[in-house]
Amino acid sequence: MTDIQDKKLTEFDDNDQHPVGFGRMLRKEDARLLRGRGRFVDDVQLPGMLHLAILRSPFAHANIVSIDTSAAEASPGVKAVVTGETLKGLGLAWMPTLSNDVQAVLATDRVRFQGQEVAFVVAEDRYQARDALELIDVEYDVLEPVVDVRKALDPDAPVIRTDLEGKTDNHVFDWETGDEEETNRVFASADVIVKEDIVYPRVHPAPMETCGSVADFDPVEGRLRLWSTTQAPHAHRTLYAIVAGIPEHKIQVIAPDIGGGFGNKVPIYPGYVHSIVGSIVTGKPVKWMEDRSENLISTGFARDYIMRAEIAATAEGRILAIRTNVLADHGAFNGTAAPVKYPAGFFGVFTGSYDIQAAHCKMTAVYTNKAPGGVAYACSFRITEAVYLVERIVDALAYELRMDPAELRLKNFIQPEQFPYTTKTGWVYDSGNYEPTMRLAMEMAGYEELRKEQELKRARGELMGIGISFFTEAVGAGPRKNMDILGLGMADGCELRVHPTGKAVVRLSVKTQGQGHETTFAQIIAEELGIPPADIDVLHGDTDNTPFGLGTYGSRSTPVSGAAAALVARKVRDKAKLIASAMLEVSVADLDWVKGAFQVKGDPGRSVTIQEIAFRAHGAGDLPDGVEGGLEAQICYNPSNLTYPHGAYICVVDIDPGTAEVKVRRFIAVDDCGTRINPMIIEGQVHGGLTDGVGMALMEMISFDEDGNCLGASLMDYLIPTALEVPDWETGYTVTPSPHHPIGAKGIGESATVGSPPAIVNAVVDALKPFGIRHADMPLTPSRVWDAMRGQATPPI
Ligand code: PCD
Ligand SMILES: [Cu+]
Repeated sequence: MTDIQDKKLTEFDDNDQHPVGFGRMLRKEDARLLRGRGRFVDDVQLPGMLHLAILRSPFAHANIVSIDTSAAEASPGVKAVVTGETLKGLGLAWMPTLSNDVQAVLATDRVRFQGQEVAFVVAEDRYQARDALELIDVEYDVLEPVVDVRKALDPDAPVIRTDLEGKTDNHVFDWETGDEEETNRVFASADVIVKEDIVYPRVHPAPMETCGSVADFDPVEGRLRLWSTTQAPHAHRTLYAIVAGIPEHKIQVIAPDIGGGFGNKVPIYPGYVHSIVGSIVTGKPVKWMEDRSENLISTGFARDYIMRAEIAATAEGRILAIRTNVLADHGAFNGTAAPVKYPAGFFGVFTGSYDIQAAHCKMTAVYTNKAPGGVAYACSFRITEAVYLVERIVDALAYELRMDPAELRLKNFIQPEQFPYTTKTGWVYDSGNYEPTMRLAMEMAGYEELRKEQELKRARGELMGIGISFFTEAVGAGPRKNMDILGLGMADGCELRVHPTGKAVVRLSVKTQGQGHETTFAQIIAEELGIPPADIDVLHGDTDNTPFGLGTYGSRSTPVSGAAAALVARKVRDKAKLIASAMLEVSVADLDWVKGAFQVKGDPGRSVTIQEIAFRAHGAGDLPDGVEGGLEAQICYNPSNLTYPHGAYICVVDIDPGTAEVKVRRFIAVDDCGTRINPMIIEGQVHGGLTDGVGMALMEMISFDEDGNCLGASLMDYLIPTALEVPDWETGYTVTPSPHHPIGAKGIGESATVGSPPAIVNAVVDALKPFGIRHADMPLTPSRVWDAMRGQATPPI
């Protein structure tokens, strides 16, 4: 750690609630949110507003024979009933997805997953709209569905995407990375090879607020205002302009307060488009708000990877190579968002935190009769799957070698002097110092003691497990030269204005969903300009008032927009310096910046504050040559690389031998996200992600019956963790700044969701060691653990 970092660390540790810059500080947005003054999409009320409800397919796969809407149209309060045929006439039946596929806005010919949108009703209130849905008479001709992903490519499997010309199978894409020949060569010479089939089940982000929108189309001005639950307002606006043919400057997308996104609010859902069409057709504002079931069966699923992992090593535990084969279930439409050149997202980082000689991955993605899948649920585009794969297979290797899993990892880490480190699949890790992070986690856990305790307990027949995971993420997409979504470069704009009295407003292209941008971005500006965070307003989420940028997901806000904010503040500071030199009548070379003021070198008594400079910049009188007046700047930031946060997690579980129930007793999480802006917010992010991890590892799974019925359609069936299932989290940190980020910060928002499932599963498998078990698939529900204990195969999903 550098001196600067040490200095910052002491700042972080004090409990000052009002740091002028980085440090612990209560969230500015909570003054509003905790008093019930948040304004979410469902709070939007417009004069004459109508309500929209969607009729969804009860079948996973069926031809639509006919739709009779006459009774619904005659139902009280109904203003419009729209079907796929109506949309077809308008050229709006299909829309592009964020991964170069198309998706039905309303089904025309056929339904392809249970819950797919078939028709919508617009009525005076929500009840009338819902009642009218029951009166729509749809005749279906039910087809055999493709539910089992392993059978999707069978020659006799029904073809799902008959809408795509010339499509004769259910293949979405093949993708490959690494060097196959070299990897095979290394495998052939290895002492030990361990192979494991690993499933990352389909899960749902399940944010507290479901998706919805309010569309208000003004036919006179040709202007559309759309309030919607979107994590990427600017990108959505561009897509609406392309789909609906409304000029982009006449579309205003407003993402108001959002009750959690977790990747669920990145895709464009048919419902958003329905509300737009509904408003155009009726000439009135139209609100659409999903219920919980609709959210759970039709929006943004994640994971669903069936992975074969193989690892090669020497007898002494030196890891040589990793290879993997993946079958990816993308559902009926490839609706995930992924940078164009990365159809499998950033799965290429499956080599983890280890210095190895070769790696290779082959992946096949297929369509099935399920809702579109693959959203980056708290995961920078498939990082979660990659980390789970490597951390599970490394543990399986430790099992075979009878080595301690901590020791095995320590032996194979990429060393600090190897950074920037290019992996065997071509990723350039910007910085890292893994061993201290691992050692700190072990120290906090009391690792040696825990192992002793485990030995004693094992001798008594008790089931205690200790699980480790060590991860490296790739977040902050991304470099414009090789990353884009639908042709849009992944850069972010930022604008900063300092008003005459020294108060400021910063405008961001990213959009917070609860992670606290209104606070942390004010802190970044405060750190750079010395204006207190309370004096800085953070504007975001309204395309009319913010610069263009690709939005919030993949923990990219701090790496990309955070950098933009720091640099725009520095631009303002440079301008302020010119004005200060005129005010103090010295040359710029004679000025020193002390946070919040310029002072004359060697004469600290003579100085001007940023507030005084702001007033002067707007005031009467001459300005120095080349200074326009005002104090503002704007920037578009192109990241030169991603940032690579890392972390070491240790989980301790106890399993009840009588019921197979898993209890997470302790969880130690040491994260390294480089420079820390607000440690309190970081801890909150980590607590949230760890809770996610408990959910995925122990209880969450969206499964389907053989007819393709979704079995997780309510929170009674799809279990998510509560405070009762989680321990008191024990968090720690190390600081390895990103060398290319102006403040050295890396992302943190998804780290814990990514890193915790393998730690928990590794702990459960470790507890089951006496049964000779090397692997068991998530979610490790009591019945699965019970089966594992009795040597029965995990039931297939
Ligand atoms: N170094 C550092 C980093 C960071 N930070 C902080 O923390 C946070 C976070 O960040 P980031 O990492 O950058 O991230 P963002 O971008 O902002 O965000 C995003 C994320 O975020 C997380 N978290 C959260 N939280 C909440 N509350 N809510 C939500 O929803 C959420 N989501 C999740 C997700 S899933 Mo995706 O979408 O799937 O892709 S992605 C994601 C913010 O506030 C910031 O500023 C600090 O302080 N420092
Ligand atoms: Cu992902």
